[in-house]
Amino acid sequence: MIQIENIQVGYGHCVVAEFAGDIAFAKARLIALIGTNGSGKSTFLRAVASGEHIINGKVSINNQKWQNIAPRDRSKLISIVLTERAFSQFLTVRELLELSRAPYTNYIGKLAAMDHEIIDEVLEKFDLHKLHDRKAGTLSDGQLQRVLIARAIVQDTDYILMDEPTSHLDINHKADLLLQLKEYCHEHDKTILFATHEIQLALSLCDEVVSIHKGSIAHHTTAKFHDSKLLQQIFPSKNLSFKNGTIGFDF
Ligand SMILES: Nc1ncnc2c1ncn2[C@@H]1O[C@H](COP(=O)(O)OP(=O)(O)OP(=O)(O)O)[C@@H](O)[C@H]1O
Repeated sequence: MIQIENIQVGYGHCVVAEFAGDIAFAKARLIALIGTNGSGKSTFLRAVASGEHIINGKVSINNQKWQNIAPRDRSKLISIVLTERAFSQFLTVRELLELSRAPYTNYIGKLAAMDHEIIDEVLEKFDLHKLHDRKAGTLSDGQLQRVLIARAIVQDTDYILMDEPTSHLDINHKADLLLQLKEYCHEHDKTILFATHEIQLALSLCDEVVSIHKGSIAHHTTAKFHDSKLLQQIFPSKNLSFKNGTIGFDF
């Protein structure tokens, strides 16, 4: 379980988002993180994943305070998928996935047969096997996004945080991927918290929702969004209409 207590996240002394009280993310949940541009979703994800940008408060993972977990153990517990291309563009897709097995390799970093099996299985599952020997720098944004998600799955952490994992995907891949992630969470007892602007898809698929609105972080059941007022509050616009958790364009 991830437990967050009285958290304030932000930059310097400037608080971007906060929650007074406890938030707990249990195992086997797909959780959407929603909010308008600049509301603090990426800041919150980084705070939970790496302790960056925490001004006040405490994050614990499986009952251990984040700071007390050794880096190697932490990399078996929690991972984050960001949008930036912060790795060598000359690495192949397979090499990128191999690197994410590092927490499980021996002192010379040699992969075991099981590591290769896991990589092959994930390449197949995420329909990436045809791209396995392509250099990262030659991939389209959407292909790379799917590779980075596959990389986090290969790392096999209890918790995965993702910053807009479907932003570059076409509508088929968006729906397929989110459904795959939900199945992955439920079948393997993992929890994924992901920031998204795909509100409709998120509300159709996710088990829970975290919202950030006017600096306040809130944790909801998905069912709570059948009350249209909540969506209207978070995304106020005269051009949108909300009904039973669905969003229409009212031009
Ligand atoms: N390095 C930084 N230093 C100071 N302020 C920052 C920094 N990075 C982000 N911010 C500010 O923090 C606030 C929250 O930004 P954040 O990127 O977390 O929002 P977001 O909800 O992820 O936005 P989006 O949906 O547009 O991706 C914004 O006002 C942003 O300008």
